[in-house]
Amino acid sequence: MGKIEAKSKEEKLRQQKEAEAKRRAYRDSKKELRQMQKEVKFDSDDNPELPKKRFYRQRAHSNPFSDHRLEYPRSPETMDWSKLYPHYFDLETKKMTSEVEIADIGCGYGGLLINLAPEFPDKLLLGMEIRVQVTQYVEDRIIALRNQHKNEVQNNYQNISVLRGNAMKFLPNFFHKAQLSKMFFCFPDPHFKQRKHKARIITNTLLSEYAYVLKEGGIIYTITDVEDLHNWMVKHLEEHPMFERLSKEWEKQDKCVSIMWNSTEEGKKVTRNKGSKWVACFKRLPTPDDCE
Ligand SMILES: C[S@@+](CC[C@H](N)C(=O)[O-])C[C@H]1O[C@@H](n2cnc3c(N)ncnc32)[C@H](O)[C@@H]1O
Repeated sequence: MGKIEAKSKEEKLRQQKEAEAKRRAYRDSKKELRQMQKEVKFDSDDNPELPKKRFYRQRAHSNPFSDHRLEYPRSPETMDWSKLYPHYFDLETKKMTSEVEIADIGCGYGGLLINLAPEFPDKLLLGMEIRVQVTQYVEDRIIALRNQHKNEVQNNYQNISVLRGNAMKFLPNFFHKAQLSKMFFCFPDPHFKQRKHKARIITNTLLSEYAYVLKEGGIIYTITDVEDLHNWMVKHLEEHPMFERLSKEWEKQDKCVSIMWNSTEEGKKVTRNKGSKWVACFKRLPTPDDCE
């Protein structure tokens, strides 16, 4: 390697290190605030700005099979939801007044949650995301929104939260049978190569878990810009005995479909690039008597 080449490589490395140090310092400054504000029931007077996404960037893919040392409850009964939804914790009874009903699986930067929040003011919505820094960004975004809207009785973002988790491993640890009414799978990682298909978030085995946590009549929403992945998801859902596809007419009249189409960060990117989007929605069928 020539001297000039080595020097420019060194310089590039130095710049990369400097940028990472800057990002880390920004996230650390938010960390203290996050820990203080995440669990407060009564809002403070601070009015934090919305976090800046560029300080939370992380590799696009995370291996769902690796051991991420994730925290998860032994069972749904042992999960402490009061930290995520402090406004829904009754200090007298020491119980939650509501439970999560809507889940955004692989929520990314949280756009869908934030747009769904005012549409479902009496329901709790949860984003589950495997990447640490992306989860932290959503946490900081929600804290900022809660503070900015603290004087509003409704639409104050107290009904949305996020947790770091691997939806392919621990869903039944968080949700009891028939708890959810809606599950969203928006622009899931496509895992293009054949040998990686097993890492896709819709598989036969996982669908049985989703059917377990969904109520009868509950909905699975899927959207992607990868036609092959769309066909894969449709095929697996159609083959599964607990799901039935909803019609295009149904999709047209459902408000969540249009929110899902327009509000996720990945979906906005696809729109900007004039790409195509494929949607499929499925209803969770009643459990046959002999399986109860
Ligand atoms: C392509 S992004 C889409 C993000 C978001 N849904 C959107 O539409 O903007 C897929 C997201 O799913 C997350 N993810 C992948 N596998 C996951 C898993 N097993 N559990 C939770 N999140 C996962 C990734 O980290 C990533 O943020």
